[in-house]
Amino acid sequence: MSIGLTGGIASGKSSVARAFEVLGIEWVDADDTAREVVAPGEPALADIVARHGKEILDEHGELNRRALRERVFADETERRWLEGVIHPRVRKRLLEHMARMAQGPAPYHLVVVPLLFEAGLSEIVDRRLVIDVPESLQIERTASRDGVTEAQAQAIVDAQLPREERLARADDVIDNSGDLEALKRQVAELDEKYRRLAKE
Ligand SMILES: CC(C)(COP(=O)(O)OP(=O)(O)OC[C@H]1O[C@@H](n2cnc3c(N)ncnc32)[C@H](O)[C@@H]1O)[C@@H](O)C(=O)NCCC(=O)NCCS
Ligand SMILES: Nc1ncnc2c1ncn2[C@@H]1O[C@H](COP(=O)(O)OP(=O)(O)OP(=O)(O)O)[C@@H](O)[C@H]1O
Repeated sequence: MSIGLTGGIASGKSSVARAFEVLGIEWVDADDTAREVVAPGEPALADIVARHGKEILDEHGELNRRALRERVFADETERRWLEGVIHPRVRKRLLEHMARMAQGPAPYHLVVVPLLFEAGLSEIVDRRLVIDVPESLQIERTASRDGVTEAQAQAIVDAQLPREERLARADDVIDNSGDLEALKRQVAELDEKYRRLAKE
């Protein structure tokens, strides 16, 4: 059984995934997969250079992620173009990772996908688990962790599905407005539920 774990930026997806991992559950993260598909030598990176010029690379020939981030979150056309290049490749690799994890000993696995609904990936998983926090907390955690301005954090949040729409599509929800202990308790309850469901 595969669980799609999603939530807005800095909602706590990685923290939740790590809490499941302690319970023996494997996971892959679409942000990592999205990094792999733009590694030097990959066709997606060549597409990006063809559109944005060589100045989008750093001195090692790697993608300057900060520069691209500033462009795409200030220009919706560029963001959509980039998504068109990256999402199909991420989808293909995630399906490969999922097939591998399905062979493992655990009864279910997680696929962490920030844009599970936005990128049309929600049908590749069996259940959708949404990590929910108020928008103000997302902005606060993004700005303090990633060293971006509040305005940039807000632009990223605005490029994602609104909180209510994400919640409406959830099969399960974790409320991460409390502390890490509260998060772990909710993870333990869901782990029991998923183990039970996987047997049915
Ligand atoms: C714009 C890029 C280069 C910025 O890189 P950076 O290292 O600063 O951020 P990172 O990749 O770690 O993403 C951080 C978070 O930003 C948010 N985010 C990223 N891309 C998008 C997008 N297209 N729309 C909305 N939110 C996004 C997500 O919450 C993600 O978890 C990068 O995010 C990217 O290539 N985005 C397009 C691919 C994509 O949609 N990735 C999301 C997972 S499939
Ligand atoms: N319950 C919590 N209490 C306090 N801080 C938290 C809590 N959950 C997460 N954080 C912190 O908030 C930040 C975002 O958490 P995390 O990295 O898990 O989110 P994410 O959804 O994976 O982020 P991204 O969208 O960038 O992938 C981190 O600095 C993390 O340590």
